[in-house]
Amino acid sequence: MPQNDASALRTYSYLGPRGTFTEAALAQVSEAEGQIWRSVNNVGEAFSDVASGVSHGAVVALENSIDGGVSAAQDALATTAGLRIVGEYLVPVDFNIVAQRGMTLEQVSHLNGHPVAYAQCRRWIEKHLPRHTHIPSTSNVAAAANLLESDVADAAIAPPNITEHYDLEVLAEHIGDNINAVTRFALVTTSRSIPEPTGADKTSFVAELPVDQPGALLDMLEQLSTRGVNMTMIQSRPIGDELGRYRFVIDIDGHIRDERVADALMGIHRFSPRVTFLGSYPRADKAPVRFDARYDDDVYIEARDWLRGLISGEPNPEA
Ligand SMILES: O=C(O)C(=O)Cc1ccccc1
Repeated sequence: MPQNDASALRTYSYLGPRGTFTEAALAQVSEAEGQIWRSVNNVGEAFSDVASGVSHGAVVALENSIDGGVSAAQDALATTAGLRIVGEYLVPVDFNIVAQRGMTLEQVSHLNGHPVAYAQCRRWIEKHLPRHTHIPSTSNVAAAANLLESDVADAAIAPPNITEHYDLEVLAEHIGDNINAVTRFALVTTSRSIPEPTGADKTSFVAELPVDQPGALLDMLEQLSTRGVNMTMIQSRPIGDELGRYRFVIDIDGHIRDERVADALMGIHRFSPRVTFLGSYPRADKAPVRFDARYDDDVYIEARDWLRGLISGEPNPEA
């Protein structure tokens, strides 16, 4: 089919409009190159595009190095059936304060900003705009674009390149709490085919505890530690049915096809009343997963053969 036939193209949803960090993450998705990029207003819209088949995939921010998990995305992942993470991408983030020409910092009382950006610039904002009112916006670019369309806010938190696309002035630069801040994005699809193991993979899942009693979370995490599986993120999110009930969004090093990871997931499944597998996918930083040799695939396979031998009546080789 010809390249310009839109029906032959795949659609990828991302938090827009053009110029967001999410778009920069989508630009790293090799299979999305030359395909249709659909700008949406929130994570719910992105996931419903994927769940309904409007889009083949969606790119969403999952975690940032200052404020931790992006709760809206993690809640939606935990509660929207059939979603799988198939890729991870990192984008360095840097924020400026921008305003219409002529505005000064002293005149700013209402500040537009995406809640996740706002949370990452808290120190600067508390120091320089102590009496501001925060007006939440749907994205970092929408925060700036809205300044030209309405007078609800006087200034916005925006990505540095915003002035290349909008006629706005920079009032302050590099206002993030950490100059090395990075946001982690995920490519989410409904595909059941799990990316091949690379040796530098992550696995994500959501699990609930069976009982509310001392040590219940510890018991669950022991399923990982006894298999030498390293956890890279854990986020507790309210289940929402009653006060005090939480689910845990967990990322671990390794791939579901690694024996130690598979065994740990089975342990969690035996323990938890509800486990949602969110996917195994290559790490964005391509850093090979390191683990103790005791948890190597070969050691598990050898142990299984040993057990099978004993059950089928073979002599104990170690006797
Ligand atoms: O993608 C964007 O630009 C967003 O508005 C979401 C966001 C907010 C803060 C850090 C990274 C992504």
